[in-house]
Amino acid sequence: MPRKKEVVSGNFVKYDAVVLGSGPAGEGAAMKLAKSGKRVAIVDMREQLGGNCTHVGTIPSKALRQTVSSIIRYQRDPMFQKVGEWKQFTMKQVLRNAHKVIQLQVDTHSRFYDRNKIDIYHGRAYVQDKNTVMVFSADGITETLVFQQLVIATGSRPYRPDILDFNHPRVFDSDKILDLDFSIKKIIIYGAGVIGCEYASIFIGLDHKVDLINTQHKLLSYLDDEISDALSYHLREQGVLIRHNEQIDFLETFDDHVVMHTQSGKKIKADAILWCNGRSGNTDGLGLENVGLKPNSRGQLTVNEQYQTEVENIYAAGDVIGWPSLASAAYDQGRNAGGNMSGEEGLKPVTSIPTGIYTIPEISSIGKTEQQLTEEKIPYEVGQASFRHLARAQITGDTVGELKILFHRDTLEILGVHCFGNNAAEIIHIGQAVMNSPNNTIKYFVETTFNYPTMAEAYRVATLNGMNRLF
Ligand SMILES: Cc1cc2nc3c(=O)[nH]c(=O)nc-3n(C[C@H](O)[C@H](O)[C@H](O)COP(=O)(O)OP(=O)(O)OC[C@H]3O[C@@H](n4cnc5c(N)ncnc54)[C@H](O)[C@@H]3O)c2cc1C
Ligand SMILES: NC(=O)c1ccc[n+]([C@@H]2O[C@H](COP(=O)([O-])OP(=O)(O)OC[C@H]3O[C@@H](n4cnc5c(N)ncnc54)[C@H](O)[C@@H]3O)[C@@H](O)[C@H]2O)c1
Repeated sequence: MPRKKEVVSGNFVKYDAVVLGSGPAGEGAAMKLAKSGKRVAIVDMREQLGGNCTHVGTIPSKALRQTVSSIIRYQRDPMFQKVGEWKQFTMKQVLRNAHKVIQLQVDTHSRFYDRNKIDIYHGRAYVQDKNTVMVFSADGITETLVFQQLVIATGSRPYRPDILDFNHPRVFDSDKILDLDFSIKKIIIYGAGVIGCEYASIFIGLDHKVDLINTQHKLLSYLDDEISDALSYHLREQGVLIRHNEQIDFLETFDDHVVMHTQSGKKIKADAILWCNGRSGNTDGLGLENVGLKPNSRGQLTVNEQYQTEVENIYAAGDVIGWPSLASAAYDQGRNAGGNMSGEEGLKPVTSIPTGIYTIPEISSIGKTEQQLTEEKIPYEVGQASFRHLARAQITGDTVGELKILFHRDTLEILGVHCFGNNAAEIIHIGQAVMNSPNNTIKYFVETTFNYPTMAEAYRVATLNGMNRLF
């Protein structure tokens, strides 16, 4: 519903704060600013709110992954196998569910703006000076917004190297793959970061052949070694061909296939290539030179601990500031920026962030890895619980997985929790809550009664396993 705007003179509208981008960072900032009594506007060049997170990033990829998981679950359950026949699903079919979820998310989030009386402008924002933004809408209308404070939360987009022609129908990035409308049997996924690994799980789950090309020596090397090894093992077991330490030399494109040549002299043929190697911050064309802000070579902005840029009244949050480039962190960064802009004191920047990787099996972790603790010479012990021994996992059939707790052998303080297997991203939060409490000790898991049967039982099993190692 359009709201009455305060037109100051001529054609411009005045706000306390303007937020550029309606992804999680922009939303977090806008809501916080509005709740603090400020008159706020949000600008997004998409026709719908929600940012890349809702339209091309987190939400569609997770909805896709959920559908693929359901297909796998259905396939492996002998009871259902008798009822229906296994049939191959195309990407287009599984995308239907994702589109439904996107719309539900857009509706939910649009209501938040409405309820908080935040004005919405759809169009490309251009920063004219440190108090003015122009908004160019798709239908040719230009609005001028005058503000006291600005939040840049314009997010990121897939990095597109010059050597690839992304206009070719068989060359995809993680945005374009959501429009795949023809059948493929084999795909090359180039880049084995989080996006590459998640899409490898999706395509192998849909019974495609997958070549996952990793430019590094192992998958997601920042993870605990055991978890990274488990991911490699399970992806390979499902049929993904992982090639480590490879770099693209060039790509040949044909009407019905592509051939990738690697710098090591290999030739890999597939029906399509999905490029998942890196993202760039959305700062080009934003007019930042008009206020003296210079993004780095990846289009990212530098901020201080208050999420303030070098220009006093301009803040930035989310993917546009780089690490960790997660929706989870982006929302909190935005909220934090909004709090600082409203004069709240004592806010701490967002630093303790769990990892949640929605591969099959799912991966999640918080705190330090075994490699880090060993390097830091911290005397830790390990407690492990394998999912296959848990009643709940046996009931659901999700027996692939493990929970590993790393704790200080003298103080029993939890130093890290690492998990792979179904619902790992939820399970981790139990460990995170205890780690963040003033009484951080693994004893919590043996002194507290949990529901049974649950996956939370893994914490008790892992703790007892670890305590038995102490002497
Ligand atoms: C495939 C994929 C899967 C992911 N999965 C996860 C996950 O499971 N968990 C997780 O935590 N994170 C995940 N992420 C990362 C997550 O999506 C991002 O961290 C998050 O979207 C960043 O939010 P943001 O608010 O910074 O910006 P974005 O969500 O990128 O939104 C920015 C908005 O700004 C708009 N904009 C840009 N320039 C302008 C301009 N000049 N004028 C007006 N509007 C503009 C854009 O159109 C966009 O709508 C995933 C990302 C991808 C690509
Ligand atoms: N489940 C999740 O949490 C989840 C899922 C998907 C994506 N994400 C987020 O999305 C981001 C992107 O993931 P990804 O897998 O594409 O890549 P990545 O960030 O892991 O990077 C892959 C490679 O590309 C390089 N690179 C990155 N940006 C570049 C640029 N602009 N130019 C040149 N090289 C560049 C990196 O150095 C790296 O070698 C990650 O930061 C991740 O946190 C998170």
